[in-house]
Amino acid sequence: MHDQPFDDAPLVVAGRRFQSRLMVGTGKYRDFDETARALEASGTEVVTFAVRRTNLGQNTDEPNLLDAVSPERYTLLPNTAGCYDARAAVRTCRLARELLDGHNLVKLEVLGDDTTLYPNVVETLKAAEELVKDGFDVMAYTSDDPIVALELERLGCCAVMPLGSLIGSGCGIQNPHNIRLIIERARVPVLIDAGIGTPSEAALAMELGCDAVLMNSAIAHSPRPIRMAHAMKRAVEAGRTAFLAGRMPRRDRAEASSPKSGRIAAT
Ligand SMILES: CC(=O)[C@@H](O)[C@H](O)COP(=O)(O)O
Repeated sequence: MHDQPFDDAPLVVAGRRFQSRLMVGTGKYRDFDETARALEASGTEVVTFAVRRTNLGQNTDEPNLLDAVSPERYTLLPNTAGCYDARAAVRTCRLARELLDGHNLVKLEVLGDDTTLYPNVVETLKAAEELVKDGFDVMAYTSDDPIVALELERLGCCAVMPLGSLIGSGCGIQNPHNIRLIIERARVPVLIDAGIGTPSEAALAMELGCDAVLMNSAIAHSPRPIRMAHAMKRAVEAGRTAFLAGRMPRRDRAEASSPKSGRIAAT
């Protein structure tokens, strides 16, 4: 019997089921029309945005993100970008819950400094604990440290999201070995979040066994974001299918591709 190449279980995060394994951010597009078209081309079902930098209708003079990104169509993932300590992150998640009528799925991101935007893991752990206690489903952006990732899971986070490399750097996955260690141990979904620059890097994340990928800059900073969003969709699907298929073993020596025995070889 032939394999069904696209037969796959849905991604499940905090009881929510998704067919797409690509989550996309809304920052840095030319306008909301371009954002909407890129999201469409990416096939994403989960859209993240920085609560502190996005108008969700509070300001009637500015375009409202929700007009371009319908909550009926997409699962919204408000994030705490711009927060540098646990207090600010918790306050930002509560604000999002209020603005979005009780919506409780959030992406926690507590940053260490302005130059690296590296996660401050001490403050991230503090905020995660408080948010979980307060009833939030917390997807946590973190470093690629396997111990920290497991601690976030232990605190009740519904997904861990190690960086591939610095946010907005487009440098790909700097430490695939650590990502593998996290995947081997975690029981909640593992997503690469940040640093993906090309479709091949997104495919690699999936080939490593990540459950999904979250990205923004690689699409928004491409000269042709809609095309790039489409390429990312296909790369994530290809990487996932390759992971499910399983790679060939690596060998130290060559092995002829065509059989040495059999009808054709014998003539
Ligand atoms: C949109 C968002 O949540 C970013 O903070 C995220 O980490 C994506 O990073 P890239 O822009 O490097 O894809």
